[in-house]
Amino acid sequence: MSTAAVEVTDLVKSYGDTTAVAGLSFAAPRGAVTALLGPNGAGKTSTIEICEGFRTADSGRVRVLGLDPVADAAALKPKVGVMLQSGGVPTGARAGEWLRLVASFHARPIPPRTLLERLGLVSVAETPFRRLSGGQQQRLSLAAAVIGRPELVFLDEPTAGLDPQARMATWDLIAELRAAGVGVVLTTHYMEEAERLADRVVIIDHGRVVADGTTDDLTDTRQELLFATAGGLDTDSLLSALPPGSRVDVLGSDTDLVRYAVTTAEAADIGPEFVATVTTWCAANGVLPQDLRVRRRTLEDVFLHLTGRDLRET
Ligand SMILES: Nc1ncnc2c1ncn2[C@@H]1O[C@H](COP(=O)(O)OP(=O)(O)OP(=O)(O)O)[C@@H](O)[C@H]1O
Repeated sequence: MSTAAVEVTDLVKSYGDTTAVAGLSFAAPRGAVTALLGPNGAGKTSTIEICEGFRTADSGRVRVLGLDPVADAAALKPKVGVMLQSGGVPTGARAGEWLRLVASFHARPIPPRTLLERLGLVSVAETPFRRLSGGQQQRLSLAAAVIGRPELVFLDEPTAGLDPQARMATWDLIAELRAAGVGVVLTTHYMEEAERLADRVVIIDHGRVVADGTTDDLTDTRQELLFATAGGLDTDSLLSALPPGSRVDVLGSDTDLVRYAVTTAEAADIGPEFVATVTTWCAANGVLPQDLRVRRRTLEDVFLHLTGRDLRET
C-alpha cells in the first residue's frame, strides 16, 4: 500500500492556450494536513480537482490512497470527502435536509445535528442553499465533505471570504480531523492559514511547485535582519563588510523608505555580531537603519524571495 495519501507526478493541464498546471509534483502524507499555497490562478484548483477525479489531466500521474481518481472512482468515493470552491449543493436543498441525505450514503456518518452545531448552522437548518450567505454555503459544503468520516478530505479554499469567527470554527474542525487521523489536502492563498494548519506546505506559482516542505523546513532556519533606509544604499559595499555567503535583498520601497532583508550564509541564525557588523557599516556610511529587527521568515517572505512578488498583492 502506498504510504502517501496523494501522490502527484509531472502533472500537466492546459485550457486552450493557458497552461494552468505545468509539470507539478508533490506528495501529501496520510493523516496530515497538506496546504497547496499560491496566488489566484496558480493552478491550485485545477490540481485538486484532478486529484478529486473531476477533471482529467493532459499528462502526469495522480494516485489518491494508492488508487487512480478516475478509474477507481467507485472505490475512492466512500473514503474521500470533497469540498468544492463552487459548493456543489443543489440550490433548493435545505441545509439540514441536505446533510441528512449525504449522511444516508455513508455507513458511519457524523450526526448532521453535530456538524450544524459545530459550524454555526443550526439557525439556518431549514433555509434553502441559495438563501444562505456565502460563508454559510461554504460551511455547509465543508460539513458535507466530512460527514462520512473520510480517510482523506480535499478542501478548496475552505475559508475564502469567511468572517474571522467562521474561519476559526473551520480551522478548529480541520485541526480535529487531523487529530482523528484524517488526511487533509487544502488549497489556500492565505499564508496564515497554511502556517497555522499545515504539516506540509506546497508553494505553487504559475502551475509549478516553487517550494515544498514542512512549515519549519521552509521558515525556521531562515532568520533575517530587516531594516529600512531613507533612499537606497550601496548593497555591494554592505555585502563586502559581511561574512562570505551573506545576502542583501531589497524587499520593496514605500514612499520614502527602502526595505532590506539581510541573511547569513545558508540562512543560519543571526547573532549579535552580525547585527553589529551591519550597524557599524551603516554608521561608517552615514546611513540610519530604521525599523531594525531580526525575525524568522514567514511563508509570505519565502514566497516573496522565491517569486519576487508579494502573495497578498497577486
Ligand atoms: N475551465 C477553465 N477554462 C479555461 N481556463 C481555466 C479553467 N479553469 C482554470 N483556468 C485557468 O487556469 C489557470 C489556473 O486556474 P486555477 O483555478 O487552477 O488556479 P487557482 O490557483 O486555483 O486559482 P484560484 O484561487 O483563482 O481558483 C488560470 O489562469 C485560470 O484562469
